[in-house]
Amino acid sequence: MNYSFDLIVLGAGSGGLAAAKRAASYGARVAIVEGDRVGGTCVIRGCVPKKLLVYGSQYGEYLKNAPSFGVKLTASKIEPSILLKNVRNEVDRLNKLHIDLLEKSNVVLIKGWGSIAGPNSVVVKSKDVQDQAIELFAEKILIAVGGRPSFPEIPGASLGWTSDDVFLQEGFPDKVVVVGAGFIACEFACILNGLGVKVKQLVRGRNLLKNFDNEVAFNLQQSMESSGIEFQFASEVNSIEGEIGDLNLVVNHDSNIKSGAVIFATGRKPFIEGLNLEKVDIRTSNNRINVDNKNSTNISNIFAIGDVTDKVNLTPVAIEEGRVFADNNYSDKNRYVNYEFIPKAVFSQPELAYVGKTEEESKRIYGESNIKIYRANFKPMSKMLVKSKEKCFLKLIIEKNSNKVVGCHMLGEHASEIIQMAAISMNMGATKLDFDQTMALHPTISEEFVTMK
Ligand SMILES: Cc1cc2nc3c(=O)[nH]c(=O)nc-3n(C[C@H](O)[C@H](O)[C@H](O)COP(=O)(O)OP(=O)(O)OC[C@H]3O[C@@H](n4cnc5c(N)ncnc54)[C@H](O)[C@@H]3O)c2cc1C
Ligand SMILES: NC(=O)c1ccc[n+]([C@@H]2O[C@H](COP(=O)([O-])OP(=O)(O)OC[C@H]3O[C@@H](n4cnc5c(N)ncnc54)[C@H](O)[C@@H]3O)[C@@H](O)[C@H]2O)c1
Repeated sequence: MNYSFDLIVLGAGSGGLAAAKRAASYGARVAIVEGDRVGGTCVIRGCVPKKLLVYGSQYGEYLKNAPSFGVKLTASKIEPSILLKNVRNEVDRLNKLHIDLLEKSNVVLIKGWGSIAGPNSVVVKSKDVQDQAIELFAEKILIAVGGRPSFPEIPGASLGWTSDDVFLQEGFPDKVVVVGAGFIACEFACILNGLGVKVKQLVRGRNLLKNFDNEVAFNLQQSMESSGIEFQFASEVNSIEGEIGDLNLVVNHDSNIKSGAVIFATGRKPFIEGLNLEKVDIRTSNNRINVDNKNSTNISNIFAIGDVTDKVNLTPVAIEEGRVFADNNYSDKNRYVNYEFIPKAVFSQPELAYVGKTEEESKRIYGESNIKIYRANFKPMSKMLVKSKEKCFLKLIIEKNSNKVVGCHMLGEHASEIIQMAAISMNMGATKLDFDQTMALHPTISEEFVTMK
């Protein structure tokens, strides 16, 4: 094998795969190094299996409500083990698909953990040849190694699961504590609740989803509570003892919670351990690799993209950073990533999604007297025939001088699909008048966005 390439990519996740295939499409000779499974966080233990679990966990609610719609059920039973197995089978299929796509794109896959050996070289502990290290050489190196879950250093922390572990289970205990208030905590609390697990969410602060619009996040909290999730705010776990199925959590040094399992959804950290960045003095801060607006590190031929740079840790952002890197370095294009109007969704039940600014940010940036806020709060039609306190909440934030929509928020079914469309219009500079002059589509939830007075 020839170990010389134009580009070595470290990490075959969302960003690395996109960059490698795009660079190879321009004729670059590309190697991609992966220590785990091709596909990375999103495909193997993130977005994809998570969303499949979300779909699966919604059936309990459908079954519960079915009689109100005239569906007579004689018996039904939720079997998480079957759902988990089917999800893992789908992940296996996608993993193989991504390996095939690399081959079709003429990208050489090297299996093993890579580390920097010099400005133009990477050493890989090969998985194919045991304990044998191979050295690869390239003009450019792209670091796309993603992140890993991080959890508090407390006695018994290893008894806790992270989101990675959830996908590997055969089933779940009757009671689970979810620690955290971010994306993963809210999504996994809803998934488990939907699968019939009694969920308690332990939150260190006083709100869910710190960087989201507070009012929208509070509406989500109320909907989650009404679906059976219990919240305990201002609470920190100090230690865990026992064994899975029978854990005892000491909380706030003065109380105990019994739980079958605990999931730490307490954030993620860039995964730079073992990369040997010191070898060429690649600059980092707070564990993240520092990059400029073209994703170059302080070493001019070494670049970094995706979660390892800890900018906006989302799959579409990592993919776009990868493609922009490849366009800039292997074609005559000169592009930048557009970080404005990145839509975000929490796949909770109901979904929460938004694009643009929160009310808190808008007040800070424009001043309270320079913004106008429109709201709609109602019970969705899909819940009219059933007993449910689930809410729909829509919110538009307008900057008065320009009349531009600067924030569009939604809590409710299909929020993520709707906000994706709102992101297009806001990226084009839509004003409140543009929204008002758009004909409504009835009866929908999103028609409220064009009829808000
Ligand atoms: C539970 C969960 C749910 C998520 N849901 C969503 C969602 O719904 N929507 C969304 O947009 N984002 C979601 N994300 C975030 C998204 O998965 C990440 O932002 C995205 O995967 C980052 O891509 P990346 O290329 O930077 O890194 P990754 O996808 O993490 O890929 C990095 C790869 O590098 C490999 N690697 C690491 N070190 C080395 C090394 N030294 N040598 C070789 N290989 C190495 C890793 O094994 C991994 O395969 C979710 C994340 C999690 C954890
Ligand atoms: N739907 C999506 O797009 C999606 C889904 C999952 C993850 N992600 C990405 O992955 C990233 C990581 O997700 P996440 O939910 O782990 O992180 P997060 O940063 O969204 O939330 C971490 C939470 O843990 C809390 N926390 C931190 N340390 C704690 C401690 N010691 N004790 C108690 N609570 C503690 C924080 O206050 C916060 O509420 C997200 O920021 C997001 O970029 C995206």
